[in-house]
Formats: sequence, structure tokens, C-alpha cells
Amino acid sequence: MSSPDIQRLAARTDVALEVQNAVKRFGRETAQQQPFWKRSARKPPETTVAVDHISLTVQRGEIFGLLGANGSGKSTLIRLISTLLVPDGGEIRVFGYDVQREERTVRRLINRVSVEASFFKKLSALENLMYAARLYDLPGVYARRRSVEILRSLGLSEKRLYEPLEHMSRGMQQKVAIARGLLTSPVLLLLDEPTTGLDPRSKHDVQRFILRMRAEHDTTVFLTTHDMDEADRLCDRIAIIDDGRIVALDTPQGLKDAIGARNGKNGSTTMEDVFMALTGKSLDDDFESADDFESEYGNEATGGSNGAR
Ligand SMILES: Nc1ncnc2c1ncn2[C@@H]1O[C@H](COP(=O)(O)OP(=O)(O)OP(=O)(O)O)[C@@H](O)[C@H]1O
Repeated sequence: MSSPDIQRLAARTDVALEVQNAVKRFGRETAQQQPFWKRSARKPPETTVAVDHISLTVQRGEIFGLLGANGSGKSTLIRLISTLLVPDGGEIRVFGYDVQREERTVRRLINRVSVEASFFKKLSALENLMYAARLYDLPGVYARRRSVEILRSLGLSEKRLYEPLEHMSRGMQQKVAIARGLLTSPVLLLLDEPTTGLDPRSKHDVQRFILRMRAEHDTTVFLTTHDMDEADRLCDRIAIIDDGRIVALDTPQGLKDAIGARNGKNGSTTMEDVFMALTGKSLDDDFESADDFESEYGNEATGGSNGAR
């Protein structure tokens, strides 16, 4: 249950997320700002373009996956959407609200869950969730019932709910972080690698719960992952990111069909084949680069405006 107030805020458009030409660079200090041992007359200060002119659109109720290798820019994009970083260029809107100009409204509409979530480690999972519920102004009885329900459906046993977090494995703590993110049933849920480090059973619990959130609360989910199977099974559409750029964006089947048609493996192409081909790590000599894919199968990935599911 998200509050009627928040539902009203999100009611003005069915476009949950719109990213237009977003850019984020790191390390733009001038030579004078650099420590002296890094300064060089010949070498200008290095810049990482973590998010390089990304455009995409996510519809209300969609589960959208951003699939990329380590360092490809996934977390940076999530941080831009969740107002934790300021973009160097482009525009990002959540249900029509601009992340820079209408930051407070955007924060009410989203919830971000990441692996570096912080907790009161001496408190139990339930106590941590109840603390969060107070910050969100959720009524006590409802918050307790909902916390227990979410934690249990994510696979935590009754006994575990009362155990200090410091006694739990990293995977368990991650589930508690996810549970906390789901407490308010946000209209846009940003999940930064929600299942990384979880065992197969726990992964399954989390994935099932994400699907339930969408079915029961019409939650829109934007998630990052490097798990190809997860992206394939869970997402309505997937964007593949490489070096800060979206190199392809389509339904899982659309991506597999496109690559399958290209390499003559129609019907048996896996998401891993797709990823390898598009990020230039393919052993398939016919498929030189992501640019080939874009020119042949160009879609929203190339900056178009097709936001349909
Ligand atoms: N605060 C920062 N300062 C400088 N560089 C950064 C910062 N945050 C990220 N980067 C750089 O930006 C690039 C993208 O990083 P990002 O964390 O977004 O990738 P990622 O796809 O989320 O990786 P991972 O899967 O390992 O979490 C990387 O080269 C990273 O080193």
C-alpha cells in the first residue's frame, strides 16, 4: 500500500521514468586541483564518462533491466535517477518530475535498494524495518504486519526476524535491505544488483517477490544486474550498457531474435550470447561490434524515442 498522496503524484503520466541524453563524468579536476604527483605537463587530467548520453523510457508497471559488466555505469545511472548524483548533461524525469528541479517529489516516488545499505547492526531485521517505517510515517500495527509479511516471503524464518543483523550473512542482510525498500511499496523501485551474492534459493525468493510487487502494487521496477538469466526471466525489457553507453534495448526475446538471426542460431540464442556479441566480447567473428548491431537493429538504444513495451 503506497499512500494515496504518492499515488496521486504519480498519476499524471504513465511514463514512470524518462532519461534523455544523460551524461555523468568523474574526475574532472583541473591540473591544479590534482595532487602534485599526478600532475603532468603533457598528460591532461583523466576523465571517466560513466554515463555517456543515455536515453531510455520506462513505462508504469514495467520491470526494466540494465545489464552490464563491472564498471559499465549501472550504479551511476541509478544514482542519477535517485537524485544522489547531479547529471553533467541531459534530463531525467520520474513520473514527469525533474530529478534536479523537483528532487523532493522524486524522492517520495522512488526507493533505492543497493548492496551497500546501512543498518543498525545490533538491532534485528524487524527492528530495523520498524525504524524505517517510523521515518516513513507508517502506522505501527500496519508496519509490523507488513514487515513480517515481506521478510517471511523473502525466505527469512520466524526466528531470524529477531536476530541482530550482525549475526546474519551478507546475503541475509541484503534481503533485509530489499525488504526495507519494499516497505512503502514505492511507485518506482530502483534495485541496484538486488540478487548479487545470493544463493539460488534466495535469488528465487527475491525475484518472486519483485514480480509480486508489480502484480499487487503496480510498482515499476528498474534494476541493474550482471545475471543474464535473471534479466531474461524477470525483465519486460533490457538495456545492455557498455562503457557508459546503451548498446541495445529491447525485450529479452527481441534481443535474442536479433542476435540469433545475425549469427544463424535462431531459437537457441541465450542472453549470454547476446551480451557477449553486443559488448564486443563475442568469439563470433561475423559480429564486430555493438555499432554493427545498432545500425542493423537500431532502436531506442540509438537515441530514438520508442518507449513502448
Ligand atoms: N565516485 C566516483 N568517482 C570516480 N569514478 C567513479 C565514481 N563512481 C563510479 N566511477 C567510475 O565510473 C565508472 C562506472 O562505475 P559504476 O559504479 O557506475 O559501474 P557499475 O556498472 O555499477 O559497476 P559494478 O557492476 O562493478 O557495480 C567506473 O569506471 C567507475 O570507476
